[in-house]
This record gives sequence, C-alpha cells and structure tokens, in this order.
Amino acid sequence: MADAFVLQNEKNGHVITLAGNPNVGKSTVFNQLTGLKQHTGNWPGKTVGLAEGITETKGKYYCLVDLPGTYSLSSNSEEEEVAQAFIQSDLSEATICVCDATSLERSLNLVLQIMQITDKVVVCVNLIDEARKKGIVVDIEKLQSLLGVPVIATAARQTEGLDDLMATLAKVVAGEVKMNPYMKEALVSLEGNQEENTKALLDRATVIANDVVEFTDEDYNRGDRKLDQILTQRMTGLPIMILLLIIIFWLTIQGANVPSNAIANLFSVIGGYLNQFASYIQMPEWLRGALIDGIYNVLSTVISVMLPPMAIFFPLFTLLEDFGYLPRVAFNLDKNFAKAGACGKQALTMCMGFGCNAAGVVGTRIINSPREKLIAIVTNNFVPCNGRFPILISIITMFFVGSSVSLGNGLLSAIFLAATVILGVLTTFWISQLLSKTILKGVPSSFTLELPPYRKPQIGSVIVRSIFDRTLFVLWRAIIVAAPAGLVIWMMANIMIGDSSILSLVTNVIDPFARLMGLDGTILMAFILGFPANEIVIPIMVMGYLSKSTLFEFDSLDQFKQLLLDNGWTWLTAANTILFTIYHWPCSTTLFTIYQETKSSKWTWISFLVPTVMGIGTLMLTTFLAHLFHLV
Ligand SMILES: Nc1nc2c(ncn2[C@@H]2O[C@H](COP(=O)(O)OP(=O)(O)OP(=O)(O)O)[C@@H](O)[C@H]2O)c(=O)[nH]1
Ligand SMILES: [Mg+2]
Repeated sequence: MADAFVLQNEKNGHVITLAGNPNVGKSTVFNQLTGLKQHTGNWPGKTVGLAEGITETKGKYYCLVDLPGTYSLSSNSEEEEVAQAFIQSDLSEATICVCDATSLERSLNLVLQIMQITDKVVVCVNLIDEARKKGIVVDIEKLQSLLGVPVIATAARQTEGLDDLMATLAKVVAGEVKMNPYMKEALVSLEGNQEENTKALLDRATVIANDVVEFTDEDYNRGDRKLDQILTQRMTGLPIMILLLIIIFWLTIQGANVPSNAIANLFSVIGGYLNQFASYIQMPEWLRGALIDGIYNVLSTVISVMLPPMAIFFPLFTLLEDFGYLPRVAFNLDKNFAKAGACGKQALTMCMGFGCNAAGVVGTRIINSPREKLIAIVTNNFVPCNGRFPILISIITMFFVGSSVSLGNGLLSAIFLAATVILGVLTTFWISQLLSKTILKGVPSSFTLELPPYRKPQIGSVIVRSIFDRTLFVLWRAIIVAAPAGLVIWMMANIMIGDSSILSLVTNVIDPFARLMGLDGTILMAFILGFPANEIVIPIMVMGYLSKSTLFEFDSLDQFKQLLLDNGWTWLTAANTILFTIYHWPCSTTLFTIYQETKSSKWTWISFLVPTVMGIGTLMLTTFLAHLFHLV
C-alpha cells in the first residue's frame, strides 16, 4: 500500500505530511503555507483524500500533504489506514502533527501513535488563540521536554507561529533536531499487544496533558453550552432549523430577483447587437440560429437564472458552516437517521448535497460503515442541488404564490420551497429505512458525533470559498454543459423530418407516457435532455414549447406562466413537475461520481433507479388520484 502513493510534486521538494484529529485546523495550516484553497469549515471530516501543495522557506521547497483528520492510526477506517500508510511510507520525510490546544489530551494520543511509527515529527499546537480566549494555558516548553520532539504554538488562521513552525520543520528534515532517544525507546517498549499499547498511550497522553494544561476558567465553554441548549434541544432545535431554512431561501429568492432580471436584460440587449452584427456580416441564417438562438440564449438563461441565487445562497450556507451549525443539524437529525438504520453523519453529506449532489457523494467518505455509506450515496439525490432550485423557485412562484416577486410573495415562495426540501429530507429517511430493511440490511453503527465549538466565521474566507470554490465552480460546470446542450437542442428543434422537427417527433413519442405521469412530452423531454445538468431543464422546456428557433425573451415570470398555460399546464402539472424535480435520476456528474466512489456499476444503477422509479410511481399516483376526485 505504501508504494501506491503518487504525488505530483514529490520531486519539487521534501514531502511533509500534515496529520491530526479532525477539525483542528490542518487544512488551514496547509492553505496558509501553500496559498491553496482546500475546503476548510467548522465541522469534523471536511477533507477527504490527499491534497498537496508547495511551500518555500529559506530557499528550500517542501511539498505539504494534507491528510483527512483521524483520531488514531489503528486502521478502523479507510482514512486511518491511508494516514498510517502515508506517514510510514518512504515518501514522507517528516510529519507535522497538528493539535487542538483546547483539547490537547485527545490530540496527544495521536501524536504518540505517530511518534511510534516515525521519529521525524514536529508538533503544532494550533488554535492557541481560541485556548487563550477560553483561559486555557498550555506550557509549550514543558510539553516539548515531555514529548521529546519540537513543539510550536500556532494560530493558523492568523498565521501566528507559522514561520516558527517552518523553521523548525527545516531543522527536523535536515536532521539537526532529533527526537529524544529516551522517548523513542520508551515508546518502542510499549509496543506489542495492540490493546495494551492503545491503553498505555492513552494513559500517557492523559498524564502529559494534565501536566502541561492549566484551566484558569473552569467553565470556559458556558456560552457554547447555552447556545447548544437552544439549537439542539428537541423543543427548539427543529423549529429553529426550519426557520433558518426559510430565512435562507427567502433572502435568496428576494435578493436574486432584481439582479436576475438585470442580467437577463443585459443579455438580451447584447443578443440584439449580436443579431445585428450577424446580419451585417451576412452570416448564414442556420449558423446565426445555432450560435445565437441555440448556444447564446441557453447560456444566458442559465447564467441569469443561476448566478444571483447562488451568489446569495452559498455565502449564507458557508457562514452557517463556518459558525459550526452543520454538526448541530446532524445532532438534531441523528435519531431519525438511527431509526432509519442509517448513520447520523449522513445529515452532513445531505447538507453538502444542497450545493451539489456530486459533492455530497464524495462527502460520504466520512461515513465509516460501507453499508451506511451506500445508503447515504443512494439517497443523496433527494435533496435538491443548486441546479434544481431555479426550477422549484420559478414554478412555485408562478403557480402557487402569484407571479410577482413582492416581499410577501417571496416569503411565501420560501415557505413552499422549504416544504419541498423537507419532503426531500423525509423521503431520505423513508428510503434509507427501506434500503436498510431490504438490500442493505444491518444494524446502525454507533459513533460519537462531535459538536465543535462555535467559531466566529471569517468573512473573507467565507466569501472566497463560497464565491470562488462553489459559485463559480458550479456555474462553470453548468456553462460547459449548457453550451453544447443549447446547440443540440437547437438542432433538434430545427432539423425537420417531413413536416416536424426532431424535437417534436421525439416529444410526441414520449408524450402518452408523460401524460400518465401528469406531465407532457416536452417536460419529460426537458428532464431527459437535462441529464448532463439540471440547470438546463427550464431553457429546454421553453425551447420545446416555442418549438420555433426564436427563443423567447424572459422578461417576466408572467409571460413564462402564460406560455405554460397556453400549453395546457394546470396546478397538477406544476405540482408534478415540482415532485419530479426532487424525484428523478441524478445528473450525469453525480452518477459518474457515484461510480468512482463505489467502483460498482450495480450501485450506480441502483442510485439511478431508486429515485426514478420513485418519481414515476409518485407522479402516476398523484395524477390518478387527482382525476379520481375530479380535482383537475
Ligand atoms: N480561532 C482559530 N480558528 C482556526 C484556527 N485554525 C483553524 N481554525 C478554524 O477551525 C476550523 C477547522 O479548520 P480546518 O482547517 O478545516 O480543519 P481540518 O483539521 O483540516 O479539519 P478536517 O479536514 O475536517 O479534518 C475552521 O473553521 C477554521 O477556520 C486557528 O488557529 N484559530
Ligand atoms: Mg482538512
């Protein structure tokens, strides 16, 4: 296993491992030193897989490798195995062990384990600023002499102590500073029976921690505990969660309205000029149609519909993440997941799914039990990702609220949207339970969910991370899919076989089936062609209805609604489209990610079929009932 590691930069400097417990700031140290932007956030288990980056001190280069957080090296999980193998491999020349100054005892346990397998270790006692604030004093010098390896105190977020850390690291790599030989001997003599070893190390960690840590304020986390009483108690936890959901959606819908219209107008003005230019240079009509009516129009719809809500939603979400709220969500939902035979950590991967289901699927690596990991993967698609929000918001606003986005309507839309999302979450519970009673039988594993301290979010990093890492990333992905899709759809709408276009031919073929589901051929077609990315479902639907090459001007939702009504939409069509948005196959990126994570076409197929069958079944049922009771 140790030889299996391949780094891109190993030739470019001494390879240094960053190891430590979850959520102690490894990625923050890594980012500060390398200038890279690994995902950081206030919850345990963000980093999955290895990340590498280069840093330079005094003319020497170091290739830092950021490991996922682990509590031990005893091979309980994939991550621990990887961490141990990497630290032991010939590749790693030294290890920086990052510790949490506010809970040193637990950190030291891992430090001692690492010192048993390598003697080039630098201990980095991070979060020292947080410790100071809580009145926790760590005697760094004493710790250094007790451990027999260099110890540096840092506050990585403020870059405090990092120069010192690198200078010391350089000495350790050069062999100028070595581990105290007595300490090494003492540790080696402990080895033997695994169980005894574990216990001996734990005892040793406790003794050292008691010796070097002093609490000047015994009740140091009283503020956190008070807040937790409100945010995680049964009576208040759930209502607050729902309220936060509504507030976030409200701010998103309300705030996105004006910029969305402005961007759409801007694009239509530019589109006008492009058309003028095309006729000026006498561009052939088919080429003009393909480029402007096809590619340009789909692109501009995707951007104007998606960019503003994402630019609001992601920063809000990231703020909560940084503050430490996500683990509280997991805590509140833990019982429900346990009842469904699944893992409470699934709440975290579910939250990631709000941004992008593919990201949620990758996030399931924090779940150790393979059975529970599969449950989390198969059900991740039931929370709507960012690409699906625009479909939900526009249809809710048009059909269930009243199409002008005023303050009151915005709030009502937000409540409806929250209800839709909650339906998705409930479905997650039901399907998880179904899976664990059938093809994924087993008892739920127990784990201790950690509630990290609340931290003041850093506005700068929130903006950088949410705009650059998330918003632009997701938007870019949508754009590279939308451009070719726009072309294909335009061609389908314009290439004629006999009297009708390919698009209307295909639409007519699937129409009867779609009618059984209370949809129509065009809607189903839009979802099918939206397989590469849900963002393009609405533009395709519009093109299909207009079935002319001239794409409409998206001036207002009223016009859009009229178009839908003209094509026979009823409240049932709208409701079914909303349901189908949360109950249908995952997009191609997500499926590909599922295949990469599971390495199994069987589970990829199951992930495809479960929501699809569920959606078709539900829609047929609602349609049947609505007709039975003469509701439409
Ligand atoms: N106050 C303070 N906060 C810090 C410091 N270092 C990191 N943080 C915060 O601690 C949280 C966790 O940091 P990460 O760098 O993501 O932790 P990690 O060890 O990589 O976590 P995993 O990848 O989940 O194992 C983030 O909210 C950081 O902003 C520090 O020195 N002081
Ligand atoms: Mg990390």
